[in-house]
Amino acid sequence: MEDAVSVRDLVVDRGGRRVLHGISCAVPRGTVTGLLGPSGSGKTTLMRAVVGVQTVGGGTVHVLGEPAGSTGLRRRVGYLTQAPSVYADLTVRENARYFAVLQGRGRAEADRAVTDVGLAGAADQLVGTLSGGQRSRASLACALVGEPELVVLDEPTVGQDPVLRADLWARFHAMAAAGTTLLVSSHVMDEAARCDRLLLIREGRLVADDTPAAVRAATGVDDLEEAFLRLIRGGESEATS
Ligand SMILES: Nc1ncnc2c1ncn2[C@@H]1O[C@H](COP(=O)(O)OP(=O)(O)OP(=O)(O)O)[C@@H](O)[C@H]1O
Repeated sequence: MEDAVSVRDLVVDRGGRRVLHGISCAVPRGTVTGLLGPSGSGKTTLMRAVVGVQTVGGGTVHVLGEPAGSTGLRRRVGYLTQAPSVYADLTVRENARYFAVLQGRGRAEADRAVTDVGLAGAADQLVGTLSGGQRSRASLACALVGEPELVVLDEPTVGQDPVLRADLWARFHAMAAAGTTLLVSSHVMDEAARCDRLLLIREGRLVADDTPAAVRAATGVDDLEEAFLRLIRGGESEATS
């Protein structure tokens, strides 16, 4: 089956500097694919290119069989940015219902999205009064409410406690099992182990595009954080030799 996302030779310049240097990768359908890498390595930029809001300097990005950013993809792709995108003067439920309407969905889907992110108990609370972690989950509910085929989540678990993080990852896998494709960025290496596939990016270049098991096998270490350090250091010594 065709991949949900197919990126070929993607080049992006931001602020007069090259931040993606010809990246090629794919996100298979129905998987949770993790996008990991150090701060500033280009994760958000790659996600922006996938959702079609990033000016690109070269290469191609195809999403669900169409060029990224096509009008036809508007309801088929959900995007959670790092900055919560919800209205502070509406309640959690009102926000979810508003975004549901934009996606052609109803109240039942809105309420389910709120429950799915663990906010049923705060559904009638104004978003402006929520904690940071709750606000980010309210934003996640709004990104998921339209049940998009591809979900792009920029650090969705930041600020969440371990129990909520585990719940959210279980939710992501349930969505993937039902056919949704998820591209999820994270700084937290223990989350890498929860992904079906991993894209490791460093300084705008792809260092690994594989399963966690293959990354472990290639590096000879079990701990993915250590494995990533080896891949990165291996890349550095190649670059200087
Ligand atoms: N609006 C912008 N203008 C100029 N440069 C930018 C802009 N946004 C990001 N950059 C630069 O592009 C590079 C990649 O940034 P990006 O946000 O994609 O990294 P990231 O891996 O998502 O980082 P983080 O994990 O800290 O969110 C960085 O060097 C950053 O400084």
